[in-house]
Amino acid sequence: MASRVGLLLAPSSSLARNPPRARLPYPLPSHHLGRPTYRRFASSAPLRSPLWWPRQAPPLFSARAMSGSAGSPPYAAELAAAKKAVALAARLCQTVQQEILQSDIQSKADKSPVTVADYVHVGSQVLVSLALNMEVTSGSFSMVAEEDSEDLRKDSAEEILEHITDLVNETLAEDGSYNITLSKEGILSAIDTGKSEGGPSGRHWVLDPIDGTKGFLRGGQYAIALALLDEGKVVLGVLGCPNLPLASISNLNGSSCGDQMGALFSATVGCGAEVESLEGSPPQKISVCTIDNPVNASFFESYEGAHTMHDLTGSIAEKLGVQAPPVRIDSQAKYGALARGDGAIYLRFPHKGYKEKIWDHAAGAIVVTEAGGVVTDASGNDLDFSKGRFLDVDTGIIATNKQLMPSLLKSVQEAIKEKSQAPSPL
Ligand SMILES: Nc1ncnc2c1ncn2[C@@H]1O[C@H](COP(=O)(O)O)[C@@H](O)[C@H]1OP(=O)(O)O
Ligand SMILES: [Mg+2]
Repeated sequence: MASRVGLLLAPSSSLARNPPRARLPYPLPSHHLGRPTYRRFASSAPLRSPLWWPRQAPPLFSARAMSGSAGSPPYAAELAAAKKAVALAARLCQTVQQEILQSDIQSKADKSPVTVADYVHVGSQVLVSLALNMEVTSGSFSMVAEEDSEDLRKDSAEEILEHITDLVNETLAEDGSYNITLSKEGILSAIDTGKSEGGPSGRHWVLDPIDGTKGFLRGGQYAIALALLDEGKVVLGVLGCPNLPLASISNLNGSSCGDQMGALFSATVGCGAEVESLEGSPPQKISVCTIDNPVNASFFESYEGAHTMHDLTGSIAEKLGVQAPPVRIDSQAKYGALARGDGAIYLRFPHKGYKEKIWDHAAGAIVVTEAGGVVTDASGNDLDFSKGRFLDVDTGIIATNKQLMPSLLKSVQEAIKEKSQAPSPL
């Protein structure tokens, strides 16, 4: 967050220039001194560190299941909670993206759309944290997430914090699942539930509140990516992709034969992967494609050349014999699309010095592996999510089906070697 918040606080913020939203009719809580910060209309919620969360049955997108109850699959309650949380956050993201696209933010001389992205990052993280705490009521709560509240706590951020608070409360009111209004202090506390460092023991939620910020601002693909780590292993993942068609991307250039927009991918370890609509249509099992000849394969990669080395991925594809041009889309939506067989390969090779974060791959990786695919680094090692907030990967990340992986790895090694031996430009 720190890197973006300087811009967030810039007076040139387009949203800051807009008149503030009308306040919600809810009574906001009086100031709480380090104590519960959520106002609830129902009663008798227990104190749950570090926040006080009301409990009540949510009416939308929630198939509550008790974790570990007889006959229910593992992590059923957590999966239901994660879907609910991601769908709620997606609602907020969609609202803000529409506002961005309808405004002239992108054409402003100061080019400050990043400012707007902060509203949505924070809002999304708050809603996920809130929903998880509402739905999963057992055990302690730990979350590894991108945002923290440090800059929002500054006096100069007062107006922005107010806007985020309104945005979150409006989303909660529209969704109707929880009779709750968050105060500004509640927003700040909820953001800071994402400060965990993760690691090899215990359970930790792993969240990217908006993955693919550039795509989000462009009106392209983005994802709300949420996973659960248990003793260092990813045991479930949910990817909300509001701009990805629910049906397969048929012609591999981003358009689809179906017309329903929005896909929610999910997977639990040992139980396979599924896709459904963001509103909660019946889940459909998905699997990676069965292509075994690279000539028939296509590959996904980042839209942004700053996020992956397009020259290297082009060379890998050529060595492998892939004929189709790259399919460039933003965010972990690539993992979702790969998992349901829209394409055969995903290549990600960030430029030198970039350190991958666990929230950028945890949910996507389990969706692909549970759909029958393989996700490794450039040397064929499994991704290790147990080492804290960062992934320790060799050179890049690749994903495909089991049939193509051996030849893909060979091409990757050859292309990397060739690139390292090439004379560097003067
Ligand atoms: N210089 C960079 N190299 C590689 N990835 C980056 C870089 N800067 C940001 N990212 C991250 O890449 C991811 C998006 O990848 P893609 O372009 O494939 O969609 C996002 O998680 C984004 O971070 P963030 O989530 O903070 O925007
Ligand atoms: Mg990200």
